[in-house]
Amino acid sequence: MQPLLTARQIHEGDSYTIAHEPISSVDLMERAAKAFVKAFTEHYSNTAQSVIIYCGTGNNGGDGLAIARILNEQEGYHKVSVKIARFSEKASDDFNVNLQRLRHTEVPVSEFKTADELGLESAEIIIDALLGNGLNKPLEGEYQKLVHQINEWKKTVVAVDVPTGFAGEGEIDSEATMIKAELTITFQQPKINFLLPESKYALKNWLAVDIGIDGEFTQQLNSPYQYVEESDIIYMLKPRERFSNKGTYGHALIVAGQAKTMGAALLCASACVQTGAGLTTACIPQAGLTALNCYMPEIMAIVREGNGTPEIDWSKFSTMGIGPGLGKDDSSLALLTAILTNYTKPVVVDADALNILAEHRPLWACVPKGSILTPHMKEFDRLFGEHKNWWQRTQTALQKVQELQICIILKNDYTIIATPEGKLYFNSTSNAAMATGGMGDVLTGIITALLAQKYTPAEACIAGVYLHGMAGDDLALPNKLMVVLPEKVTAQLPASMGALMAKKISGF
Ligand SMILES: NC(=O)C1=CN([C@@H]2O[C@H](COP(=O)(O)OP(=O)(O)OC[C@H]3O[C@@H](n4cnc5c(N)ncnc54)[C@H](OP(=O)(O)O)[C@@H]3O)[C@@H](O)[C@H]2O)[C@@H](O)CC1
Ligand SMILES: Nc1ncnc2c1ncn2[C@@H]1O[C@H](COP(=O)(O)OP(=O)(O)O)[C@@H](O)[C@H]1O
Ligand SMILES: [K+]
Repeated sequence: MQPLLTARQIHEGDSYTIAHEPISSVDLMERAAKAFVKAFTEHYSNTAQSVIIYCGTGNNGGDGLAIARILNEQEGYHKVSVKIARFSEKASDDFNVNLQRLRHTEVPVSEFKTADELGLESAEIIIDALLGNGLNKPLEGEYQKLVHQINEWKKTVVAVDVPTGFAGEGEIDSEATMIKAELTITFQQPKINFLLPESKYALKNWLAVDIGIDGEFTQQLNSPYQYVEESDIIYMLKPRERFSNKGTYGHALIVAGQAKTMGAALLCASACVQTGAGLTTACIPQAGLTALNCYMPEIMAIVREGNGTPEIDWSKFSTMGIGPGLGKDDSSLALLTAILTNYTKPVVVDADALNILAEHRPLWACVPKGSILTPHMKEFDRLFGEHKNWWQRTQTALQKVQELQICIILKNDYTIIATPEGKLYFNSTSNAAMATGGMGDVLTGIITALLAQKYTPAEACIAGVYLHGMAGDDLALPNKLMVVLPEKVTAQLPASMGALMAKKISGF
């Protein structure tokens, strides 16, 4: 896991590395500038392009000065120039050192004291090194004017570390002024807010470059925010053992579907089968039985007749996934109530089962400890009340998982998993081609299958969300697909899991 740090913790990490590597702070800045330049030249390789670097007078500006020197002297970008925003008397020591160094190069450097002094910008690419991680209040005055001006030029902007004006954590004010960057090359780790939807106004794309901040130190800061990486899933994944049989991998019950929404049940149950549950039974309406048998003969059925609640032998099942296409009528409420009051092991609650929970608060107390709720944003707000922004949702999720001793999967681009130990895990797989109806049903099937195979609830969430996104990526990215269907993601799961297992066996 990569810890995601707040601005203050990032600063502590920098200071610790400087003291204990040891490395001088100006050399760390040099390392950061080189890492930026390496990524920049890979993306904007035309050295004949004119590049202007707008620098503040803190360390972000210092980075900008070092980047200008390295681009010019080492990478052959001869049309690089620098403009320094002297909006304050203050300048950091490393900024001053790098300004002296830059004066020994051919790079033209000019300074301005007010945004009004600027004429039209002729450079093709703007590098934003005005303010970085040191932002301590919303932009106003000259900085605000300057950032508006840069945005109005509609040039290609590449931000150093963070777009100026963008806060790395906390609530993002939709009215705040910030640089709109085509690419943000950020140091060491994505900032927490890069992973929330509101960041799309400032960041089109981002990538993180390693600058050698002490990993042991940042781990022991014990951040509640973590970024899930492939190696974490490889570590968690359990092999299919010799002499194992279907009983080894659990029996999952998928409670889903109505006559008109049988597709949700089929997608969910088939994903459960493909993720390796030893046995999968689907509790479906009579009307869906033929469809189920034709769609996937591996799935067994418990049939719901009329509005009655079927007999279920609770002891037979390792876990249950409840909700996709289930509907919210009285019979669905009765069935959910029967499950939650009779079954004591962790279950996965999704879709209509979440909507029923939202409308029947007394049922919450019956949800087995360790269960997993998988709401998308609207379902989340139905459960826990309206939220003005995603930062607020993350904080509510953290509070609710501890209060209810459950896990919450808040579905999104970077899906967020909250666990009862008070951690938030941001997933790093999945893509916009997966934004099609039924994709969440597949996720529920995957997570149910992992619970059946004795993954802990937290592991089932973290690995399930990762594998779901990975299967979508494995299909969409190499084949440049605009759209990926849930059924295809399901079919891809064994191969994607197998690829990770092969890496595990070969020691990565
Ligand atoms: N050795 C290291 O630590 C490394 C650091 N690195 C780099 O350093 C960057 C962080 O640098 P930093 O801490 O100097 O902060 P930075 O973003 O340049 O701005 C600070 C200045 O801005 C001011 N200010 C703040 N908000 C404001 C506002 N709204 N409107 C106006 N002014 C505002 C604030 O002034 P104050 O309010 O305190 O008077 C302060 O003087 C980081 O992003 C990375 O690029 C890398 O080189 C790796 C090694
Ligand atoms: N733009 C996107 N980028 C990445 N993943 C996405 C995107 N849109 C949707 N997804 C994923 O697809 C799934 C959609 O779930 P959900 O909204 O519950 O779908 P449904 O209810 O139609 O089954 C979630 O796992 C989500 O993370
Ligand atoms: K910046």
